[in-house]
Amino acid sequence: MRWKVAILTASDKGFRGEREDTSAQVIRELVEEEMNGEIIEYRIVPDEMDEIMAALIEMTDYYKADLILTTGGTGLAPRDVTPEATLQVIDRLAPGFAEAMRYKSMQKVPQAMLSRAVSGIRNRTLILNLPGSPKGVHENLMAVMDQLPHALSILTEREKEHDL
Ligand SMILES: Nc1ncnc2c1ncn2[C@@H]1O[C@H](COP(=O)(O)OP(=O)(O)OP(=O)(O)O)[C@@H](O)[C@H]1O
Ligand SMILES: Nc1nc2c(c(=O)[nH]1)N[C@H]1C(S)=C(S)[C@@H](COP(=O)(O)O)O[C@H]1N2
Repeated sequence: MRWKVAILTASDKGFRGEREDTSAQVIRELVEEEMNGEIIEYRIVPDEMDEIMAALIEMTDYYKADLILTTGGTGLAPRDVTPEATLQVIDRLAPGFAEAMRYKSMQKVPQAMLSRAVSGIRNRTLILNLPGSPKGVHENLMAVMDQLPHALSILTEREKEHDL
């Protein structure tokens, strides 16, 4: 059994069809190639709290994703609310992922401090916010990639089945 991963893009432009969602494609490639994951659900929503929250809840409670990777809506723009929506649905914080992402990213680009990304757990699902740009997605996801299989094993208590 492979890790079940869901992708949630929060982007007004993407939702309106004004820009191709290449960030989600970057996530898909990294999940499949770097962590033996399977994309079980993909959704694109506008930068709206209630829509982001509803998608996160469905991906956790109905689709039972092991990992949800969000992209977009982590910056300082007034409509960027992905971290707030994530905080509303998680039961427990797992701040180390967001800390590692910002720490490693700031060594590449100083603007990484503008990301307000959070990371936490809802039930047995780990939720990680990634920034919106494809480059930001790649750098942030790779910053935590080597710890993800171990983290998901502990969270899901399915270590043996995966045996990566
Ligand atoms: N889903 C995405 N796919 C491809 N590129 C993206 C995506 N989201 C963001 N980007 C790129 O990252 C840049 C900064 O992202 P930001 O979230 O500020 O986008 P935006 O265009 O201002 O707003 P929004 O995507 O919410 O409509 C964008 O100009 C765009 O080039
Ligand atoms: N590694 C990395 N992190 C990054 C970036 C990047 O290019 N590389 N872009 C930053 C920028 S410019 C912003 S505004 C924030 C938030 O992005 P978002 O609003 O698209 O979510 O992520 C930051 N994190």
